[in-house]
Amino acid sequence: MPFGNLFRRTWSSTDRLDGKTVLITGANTGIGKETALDLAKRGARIIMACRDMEKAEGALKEVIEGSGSQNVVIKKLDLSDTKSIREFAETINKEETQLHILINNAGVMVCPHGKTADGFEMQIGVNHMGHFLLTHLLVDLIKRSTPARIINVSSMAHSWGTINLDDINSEKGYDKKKAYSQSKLANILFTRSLAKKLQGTGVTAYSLHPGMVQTDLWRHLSTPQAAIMKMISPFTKTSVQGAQTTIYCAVAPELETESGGYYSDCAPANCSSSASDDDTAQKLWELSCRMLSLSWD
Ligand SMILES: NC(=O)C1=CN([C@@H]2O[C@H](COP(=O)(O)OP(=O)(O)OC[C@H]3O[C@@H](n4cnc5c(N)ncnc54)[C@H](OP(=O)(O)O)[C@@H]3O)[C@@H](O)[C@H]2O)C=CC1
Ligand SMILES: CC1=C(/C=C/C(C)=C/C=C/C(C)=C/C=O)C(C)(C)CCC1
Repeated sequence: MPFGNLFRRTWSSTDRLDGKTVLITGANTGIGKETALDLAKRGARIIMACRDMEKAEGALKEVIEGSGSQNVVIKKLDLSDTKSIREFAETINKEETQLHILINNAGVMVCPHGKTADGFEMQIGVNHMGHFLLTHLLVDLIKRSTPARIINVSSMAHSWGTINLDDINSEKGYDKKKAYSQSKLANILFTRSLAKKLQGTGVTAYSLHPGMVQTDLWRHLSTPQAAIMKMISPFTKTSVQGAQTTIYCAVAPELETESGGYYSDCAPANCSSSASDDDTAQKLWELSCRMLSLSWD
């Protein structure tokens, strides 16, 4: 048994999601795929939003076979392109009558410098801006599906980051770790703002750290870093274990009256002081709206 199991909390519940529709970004692998499988077993309709349809087909097969549910679909979504996000959201708004749980899970970590189709630095662009736009485009459907939840998969890496409001795209110098941490801090600040703005609507919002999980997220590590990662692997989580806090935020009945919080190991957790800064949260919201040419109060 990996040593990690000794200090890790897992969550067991038999709560069902029959009649609920769940949308998960980055659902073809890792935490997203395990989340899809678990929630399909609970009876939910699952929309797996993936950028690579070939990988998505394989994951769809696994989720259908593993859950025994046929109520699972794949849809194309590339979060590094606002055109793709808008087309995807248009399809969802047209085809779905309700959306009860949105799980903003997709992410990219410490990649070489790159830009999205709209010129955003890749990590802030995919991890924050893409999900900000997606949530904006789906929020009316979510509001018509209450009680409903929005879940943003963040990371403990948020605590090593700051929001650089004057240079959110790291144009003055790209540090891949800082850019990742900034994007994960943005996930928590976005969640806090969402919770405030959605107060009284029946839509609640949560952010979380899944743990250190053995997934493709680590694909950009150097060879020596990957070797160290392998050495510490007994202390890390499997994808199934890494999905537990997301599943908890999606399902736990006791969270229905909570909103805006940050979770880890299936329990409320402390985030950094920067992640509790409502002034920065509001400024990030306004900057995101400006950069995406949105009006969203
Ligand atoms: N693993 C860990 O230790 C930790 C993970 N997290 C967070 O958990 C979340 C899930 O990560 P994890 O499962 O580990 O990583 P994976 O790399 O296994 O999964 C990430 C998913 O995001 C997708 N994705 C990446 N870029 C885009 C894009 N432009 N458009 C659409 N989808 C995209 C990937 O697609 P594709 O397969 O095509 O690349 C993949 O499906 C992330 O938000 C990550 O930051 C947080 C803390 C620790
Ligand atoms: C110190 C050190 C490592 C550990 C990094 C850690 C602990 C990263 C945690 C990142 C998280 C939590 C990211 C998810 O969002 C490596 C890269 C393995 C090898 C090089 C030296």
